[in-house]
Amino acid sequence: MVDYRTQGQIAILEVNNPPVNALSIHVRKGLDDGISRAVRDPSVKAVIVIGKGRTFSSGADIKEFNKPQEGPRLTMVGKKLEESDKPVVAAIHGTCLGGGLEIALFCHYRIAVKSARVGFPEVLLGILPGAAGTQRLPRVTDVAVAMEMISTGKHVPAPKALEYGILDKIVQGDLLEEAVKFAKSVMGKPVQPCRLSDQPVKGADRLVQVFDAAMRQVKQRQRGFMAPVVCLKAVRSAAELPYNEGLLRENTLFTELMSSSQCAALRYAFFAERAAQRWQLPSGASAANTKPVPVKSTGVIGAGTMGQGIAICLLRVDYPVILVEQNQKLLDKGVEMIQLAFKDAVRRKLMTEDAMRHCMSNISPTVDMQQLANVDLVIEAVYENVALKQDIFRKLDVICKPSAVLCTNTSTISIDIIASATKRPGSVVGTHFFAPAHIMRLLENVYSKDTSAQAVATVMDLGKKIGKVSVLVKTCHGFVANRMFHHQGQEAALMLEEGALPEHIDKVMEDFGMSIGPMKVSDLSGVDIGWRIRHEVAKMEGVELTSQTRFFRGERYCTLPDKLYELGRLGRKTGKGWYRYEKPGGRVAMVDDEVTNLIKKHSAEMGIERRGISTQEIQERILYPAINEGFRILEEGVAAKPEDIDVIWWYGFSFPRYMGGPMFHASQVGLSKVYERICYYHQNFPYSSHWVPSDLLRKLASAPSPVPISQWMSYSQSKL
Ligand SMILES: CC/C=C/CC(=O)SCCNC(=O)CCNC(=O)[C@H](O)C(C)(C)COP(=O)(O)OP(=O)(O)OC[C@H]1O[C@@H](n2cnc3c(N)ncnc32)[C@H](O)[C@@H]1OP(=O)(O)O
Repeated sequence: MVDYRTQGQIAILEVNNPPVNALSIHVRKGLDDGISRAVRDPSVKAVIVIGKGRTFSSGADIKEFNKPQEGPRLTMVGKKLEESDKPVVAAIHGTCLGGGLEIALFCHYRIAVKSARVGFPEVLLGILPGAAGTQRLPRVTDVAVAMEMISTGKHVPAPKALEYGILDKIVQGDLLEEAVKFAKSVMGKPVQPCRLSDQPVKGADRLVQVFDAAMRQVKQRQRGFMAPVVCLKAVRSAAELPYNEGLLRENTLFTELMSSSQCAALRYAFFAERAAQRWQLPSGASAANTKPVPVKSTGVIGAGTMGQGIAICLLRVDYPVILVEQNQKLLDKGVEMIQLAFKDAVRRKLMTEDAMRHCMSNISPTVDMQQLANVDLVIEAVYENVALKQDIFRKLDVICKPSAVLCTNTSTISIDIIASATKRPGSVVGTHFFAPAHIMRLLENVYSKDTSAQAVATVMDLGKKIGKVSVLVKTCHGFVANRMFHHQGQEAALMLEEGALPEHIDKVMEDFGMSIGPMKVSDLSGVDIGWRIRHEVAKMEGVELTSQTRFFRGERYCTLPDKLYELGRLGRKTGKGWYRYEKPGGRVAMVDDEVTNLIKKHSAEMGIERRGISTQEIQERILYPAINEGFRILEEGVAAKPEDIDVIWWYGFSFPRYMGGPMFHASQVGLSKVYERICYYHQNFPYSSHWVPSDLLRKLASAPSPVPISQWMSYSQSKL
């Protein structure tokens, strides 16, 4: 775990714990033994700490977090490194994060290669750097920088870290050779001035202003997260208390955070996100045994809002894009909008003018689908209409080369239906982007009964390359995201006719932690989208939905969203939806009397006596149908594991990560309680099938003791 060797008068402690040199018990022990040995050995005059493999160290071993601490504590190991009279040099490459950076800060010197990054990402796990990081960073760099780094968790590139004073030198060439040279140059020099515990905090005279400004920023940007606030308090204590007292304060705050439910949720999120990348198909094909099709050229069909966003994603990472539209006017408009989005990125310093020009030079706009003959991958992004999509895929089948992967950006239509229009259903796969496609990180990749493993591997790989978080799901109507979200919309509309108003529902859900409530989400995505989907489904079933419709598919149906649509209130884009906005495309949602009156009139027409709806009821009626549907999705194997559902909710619907996602949240509330409430609503609302409790939920709720989330799937086939 830590290899000890000497090179002349230098002892080298090489951390060797693949893949990322986490500071597991054996590593801490190895470092502890190594530094003691080096100090004892009179022939050793300097020490180097270095990482083997791809990185210096990714920090403490997160898998050890919920186990009792064994072996030497990181702070004790660090103290030994600092107290050594022989200079200790940290030689950094890859990432030097969390406990890894704490170890480096205990060393007397830090050198790094230019590509290295340092940072304290603990805050993203709901904790703070608990091995003196909050006390030592503001002693090596300015307290404002320390507050920013520790409260955001951002990685800092080596050149910036040098500027901040965190690094002493950036080296070129072989890191170990350079570290040996550096160690020789400091051999024999007194280490006292390099012991950070003896240094004053930098910028302590500006502490109050810096702290207040940082706290304002944290409250604005990380609303609801506990850890950033506590991180700031810990750094503040570095400036207010002597070093050893500061350490005690840090420890108290660390213990508080470590035992919080937010920390448990964020730790779960860390592993869930990585687990989602390890996809597997029922056939056994998986990320580990399937190679993607090499993609060098791409096509996008549809230059509307979604097509534009998808094209931007591809262009940004250097894929040439053939952009196809049905007529020149729409095509020109689409290209113009893409250019505008890039210009905006340049204005916001997210890209250079040169990069923008390069991206734009990679688009080939055309109204001729034949141009797609040689692309490796094509993404269809036209509006949600089965016949239209099938027609496009029929054409693609004829035009595209046999190896091409044919993707559809449908948000609801089963991939089986779209693929059936082709003679190569194995090449057809869903790539469900979320609007705005160039901003939202989620990519819900969808396989059909015929999709080949290679097509799946290709879109999962594409997702990674364009910077998305990809989750693989099996096809069904609405997939995971919209299938779960759909019930929220239904239930919200029903609560509106029973007595709630859009602003009440949104406030309750925003107070719960959602970044925006469901009514604002509807305005953002477009009231017409839901309308189109509902009416398309009805049409497929030979039903016409009208203002008189009370039941559809045997379910209670609320016509309020349809009435809103008929008034042309399509959401933000028209400046009016469930709210009024300052202008079409505006962002400031204002309560609109026209909507209030529409809702009240609707209730009266329905003969419903409006009533006050409690916060608890709103929260449960928004969340629990989605959770119930989540369990059905697991039962049916549409999602392979609960973690995948939660990942979809963080990135697709901004579900607060510190609550872990709807499935994790359900596990925290207690499945028996969730089940009981769903049964209660089922009794009260028998005409809404989303309240029929899922069988898997019933089985888990009746288990003699709470079943850990990692074992839920083992109940899906059980006969209990
Ligand atoms: C006193 C206690 C103090 C604690 C302070 C801390 O140090 S807390 C930990 C702080 N560190 C982090 O939060 C870093 C987390 N890791 C990362 O950000 C990234 O993994 C990385 C280091 C930037 C590398 O990213 P990359 O994309 O290259 O790889 P993966 O993320 O896929 O990781 C590879 C596998 O390694 C596992 N892993 C990563 N970090 C840790 C860790 N600190 N502890 C345990 N395991 C870790 C990760 O789960 C991957 O494993 P899989 O089995 O493949 O999922």
